Parts: sequence; C-alpha cells; structure tokens
Amino acid sequence: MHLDRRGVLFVLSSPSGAGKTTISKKMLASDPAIALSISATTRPMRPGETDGVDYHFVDVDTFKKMAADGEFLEWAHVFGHRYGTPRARVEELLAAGKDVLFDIDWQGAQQLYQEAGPDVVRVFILPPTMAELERRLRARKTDSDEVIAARMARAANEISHWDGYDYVLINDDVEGCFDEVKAILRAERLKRRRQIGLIGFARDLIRSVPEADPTL
Ligand SMILES: Nc1ncnc2c1ncn2[C@@H]1O[C@H](COP(=O)(O)OP(=O)(O)OP(=O)(O)O)[C@@H](O)[C@H]1O
Ligand SMILES: Nc1nc2c(ncn2[C@@H]2O[C@H](COP(=O)(O)O)[C@@H](O)[C@H]2O)c(=O)[nH]1
Repeated sequence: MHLDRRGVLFVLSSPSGAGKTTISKKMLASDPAIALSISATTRPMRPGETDGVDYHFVDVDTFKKMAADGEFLEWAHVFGHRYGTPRARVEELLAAGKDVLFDIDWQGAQQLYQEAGPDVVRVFILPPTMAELERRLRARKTDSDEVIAARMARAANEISHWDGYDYVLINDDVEGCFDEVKAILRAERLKRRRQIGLIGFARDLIRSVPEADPTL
C-alpha cells in the first residue's frame, strides 16, 4: 500500500575512489523513486562524462554568481575546484514525491544537514584498505598521477569525518555494499515520521470502528 511520505535526502560520501559513484549508478538504475542531485562544478570534464548528466560544468565566474544568487543548497571547495548542489532541482524532485541522492563530500553533508535536518540520511563509504583505494583510482584511468596523489593525500582527512554520518559501510564487494545501501534506504523510507499519510490512515481506521472511544 502506498501512503504519502516526506522525501529522503540520501547522501553518499567517501574518499575519492571508494566507490560512491558506482553505488549511486546502481541505485539510480534499480529504483525509479530516487533521482540524482546534479551538482555544478568548476572542475574539467572527465572522459565519459556528460554535461547536465554527471555535473553541470561551469566556469568560476558562473559558479560565483550562482552562489551569490543563493542558487546552491550547499557548496564547497574540493580538490582545488568548486562544487555545489543547485537548490531548484532538489526542490522540484521532492515536490514530485521523489527521494534525492547526493554524491557530495563531508562539507556538503554537513551543510545539507543544517538546511534539511532529519530529512537527510548520511551514508559514508570506506574502502577496505588505502592500498585498494589507490588501486581503484589508478584502475579507473580518469586522472593523472598528480591528481591521484592529491586525492590520496586528502583521503585521510575525508575519512576522519566518518563519525558525522548516520551509517558507515565498507565497500569491499560492490554487490554487498549495494545491498546494504538499499536496506538503509528501505528502512529510512519506512520511518514513521516520513510517512505523513499515516496520520489520516490511522485516524480513518480508528473512526471505522463504531465502538471506538470518540475521543481517540
Ligand atoms: N567494491 C569494489 N571493488 C573493486 N572496484 C571497485 C569497487 N567499487 C568501485 N570500484 C571501482 O573503483 C573505481 C572508483 O570508483 P568510483 O568512481 O565509484 O569512486 P568514487 O568514490 O565515486 O570516486 P570520486 O569521488 O573520485 O568520484 C571505479 O573504477 C569502480 O569501478
Ligand atoms: N560539497 C560538495 N561536494 C561535491 C559535490 N559534487 C561532488 N562533490 C564531491 O567532490 C568530490 C570530487 O568529485 P569528483 O567527481 O571530482 O571525483 C567527491 O567527494 C564528491 O562527492 C557538491 O555538489 N557539493
């Protein structure tokens, strides 16, 4: 049975290369009730990325204007570039009854939580080892040695924020991690405070009992 509920703002964070894009893509492909928040970024496009799908690729002046105009729900400097979550798409998705998936760093998760509080569910993904993290970054073949070194150098800092999250998973095996993420989303969707349709449903159930106490 379907009851109206508040949308979940589902955040995935991790050190670069731990697998959050991989998990996000699997979630989006398997569940039409959740849609991706498409960030704006000033970083250059990678091979295989599409403007407007993976990110909105913008120059620094455009980004600064968007920030000054209040167009971002949150934004941060990451790896020497600016990244931000456009407010409009998130609001449209929530109004359409969707859950929203965010692939953002710990600074973004913190700001989003300040904005949207308990509607936000924060999941942090750890790699099994730092050697495996570096191996994944290299195997992805999207970044230069210099970029990979910078991402590895920042990984410890990113990981140090693990305790600001509601759930922490170790992505050793993609399918296992994906199953855990799906279980979290499913349980969060079922939380009583998100099921706004429950109030009317329970009231109608009670009123349908002729012998019920009329003050209930
Ligand atoms: N459990 C896993 N085992 C082996 N390889 C994995 C696993 N999870 C992801 N990968 C691979 O590791 C690489 C990095 O994954 P991905 O791009 O999803 O990381 P990310 O956390 O989104 O990184 P970034 O923050 O830089 O976008 C990809 O090539 C992906 O296929
Ligand atoms: N605070 C935000 N962080 C973001 C946003 N979009 C992406 N990110 C994070 O940046 C790094 C690097 O991403 P990459 O695509 O260049 O590898 C990663 O941790 C993302 O989660 C955002 O809108 N806000």
